[in-house]
Order: sequence, then structure tokens, then C-alpha cells
Amino acid sequence: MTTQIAGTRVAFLGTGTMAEAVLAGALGSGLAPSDVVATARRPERGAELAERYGVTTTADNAEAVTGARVVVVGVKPKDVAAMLDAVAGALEPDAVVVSVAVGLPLSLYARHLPAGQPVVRTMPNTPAQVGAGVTAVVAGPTTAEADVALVEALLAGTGETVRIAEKEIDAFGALAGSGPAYVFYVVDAMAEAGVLMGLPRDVARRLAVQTVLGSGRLLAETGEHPAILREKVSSPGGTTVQALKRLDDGGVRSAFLNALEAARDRSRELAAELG
Ligand SMILES: NC(=O)C1=CN([C@@H]2O[C@H](COP(=O)(O)OP(=O)(O)OC[C@H]3O[C@@H](n4cnc5c(N)ncnc54)[C@H](O)[C@@H]3O)[C@@H](O)[C@H]2O)C=CC1
Ligand SMILES: O=C(O)[C@@H]1CCC=N1
Repeated sequence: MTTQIAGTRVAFLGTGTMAEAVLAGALGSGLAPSDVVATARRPERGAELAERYGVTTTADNAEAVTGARVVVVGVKPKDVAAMLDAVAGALEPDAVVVSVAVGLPLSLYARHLPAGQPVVRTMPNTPAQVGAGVTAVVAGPTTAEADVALVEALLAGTGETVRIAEKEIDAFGALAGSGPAYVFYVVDAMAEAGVLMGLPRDVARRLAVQTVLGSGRLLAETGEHPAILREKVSSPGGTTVQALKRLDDGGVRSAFLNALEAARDRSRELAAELG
């Protein structure tokens, strides 16, 4: 049976960029604004969230988790342990604690939460905000299947979910968690190249955005291998191979491999520092 999220009370603790993106996506999967409490340190941020989504906001994290069936911990990795300590006594025994933090292992949550508290570790990405994200889901060792399914139902409106083993999550974060930043970097560089060639700035940016959007859809909708689609753009003796040669000369492919490994390694470092 498909798990429904409607009627489930959800608390978002520390509603910054990522938690807001999950909140926005989750509202699209049937979560009612009246069932959401989002916390923010600054009153102006709380007011902004209340106005944008119609949710209840507060600065009091312990108050927010009271009565919540799902609790999304949206603070930075360095602040997670203190947040768990602050709310542990107020959590409902059946509340599923959802981690979005990079690096932090499930074992950290177990240390800072009451014994047996259900936990689900996730790694979302910011396109969740428009329902086009992809989120890794790792079940805690004692978390019931029904609780994992509830979290997946919450995430349904944010895009795809993929269940993985915890040992895979550093690589998942390096590719998909951080991935939107690499794409925005490429779009920015392509737009700048357009400006270099004399195109108006707004036109250059629109072309770059639409080209990435269209290419992503072509990949997803045809299921073709990216190398095949690249070949279809590259006519023998034509223009595209000239450009791709410059990218190869610049070591761009190798830079991507190094970049993702660096992100994965930083995730492991955070686990060693904070976990
Ligand atoms: N930004 C991204 O693309 C992704 C972020 N993440 C994870 O999401 C988490 C949050 O990252 P961001 O959203 O980028 O950071 P952020 O700084 O935008 O959000 C954190 C929020 O927590 C609030 N906060 C901190 N302490 C608080 C407290 N005691 N009470 C209430 N609010 C409090 C801050 O004011 C801030 O708004 C991190 O653990 C990160 O690893 C995971 C995947 C992608
Ligand atoms: O840069 C970061 O630490 C976070 C985690 C994944 C994406 N952004």
C-alpha cells in the first residue's frame, strides 16, 4: 500500500536552503502547510517562511518537535549534535528523525537520541525545491520499514528517491548532493562565453539555461548514453569537436573526476571530525 503523507505532522529544524527546498517539494506531495512547523533563528526568516508557504514558524526547536511524527534536522553538520541534544527530551517516541547532513553517520544520531528513536539518513539536492531533486535514503539500523516509507512519501514531491547503503552516501553526496553547483558553474561559464562573443548578458544566460534544461530532458527522456548524444552533436570536421578538443586540452574531464573525489573525501573528513 502506498504511504500517504497527508495528515502527518512534520517539523523542520533550522529551515535554511536545503530544508526549505525539501519543505517546498514536500508540500507538493500532499503535505498540508497546517501540519508543518518550521524553525528559524531569526524572526524575519520565520516570517518569510510563514508568508511563502503558510506554515507555522517558531524559534523554539523543542516546541516544534512536540507532536511531530517526522522531524527533519536541517542545520549545518557542526550544529547537528547540539540540535539533537536540545530536542531529544521533547521528541515523540515514534518521531522519525531525518538527517540531511553531509558526512554525519547514523551512529552520531543514535548517540544523541533516546534509544530506539527511528532515524533515516538522507542526502537531498536543491532541485527538490522544484520537484526535480534526487535524494539518497538510508534506513537506520533499527528503523521500521513503515517509517522509511513515510519519509519516502514525504520526499515524493521533491523528485526521485534512491535507497542506498550508508557506505555509498559520501559518493552520492559528491555527485548528486553537490552536483547542482557543478551544473550552475558550467551554465555561468557558458553564459560568460556568450558575453565574450558579444551576446547581450540576458540572452547569453537564457541560452545557457535552456541548453542545459533541454540536454537534461533529452538524456532523461531518450535514456541514451551521454557519449552517444555527444557524438550526435559533433559532426566530423565540424565546430563542436573543435570546442570539445579545447575542453580536453583544459583537462576538464579529469578535473571533474578529481573534483568529485575531493567532495567525497571532505564528506569522510567531516565524519571523522564530527561523527
Ligand atoms: N545546500 C545544499 O545544497 C545541501 C545541503 N545539505 C545539508 O543540509 C544542511 C543544511 O545546509 P544548508 O541548508 O545549505 O545550510 P543553511 O545555513 O542554509 O541552513 C541552516 C539553517 O539552520 C539555521 N539554524 C542553525 N541553528 C539553528 C537553531 N539552533 N535553531 C533554528 N535554526 C537554526 C540557520 O539559521 C540556517 O538557516 C547541512 O547539514 C548540509 O550538509 C545536504 C545536501 C545539499
Ligand atoms: O557543500 C555542502 O557541504 C553541502 C552538502 C552537499 C551539498 N552541499
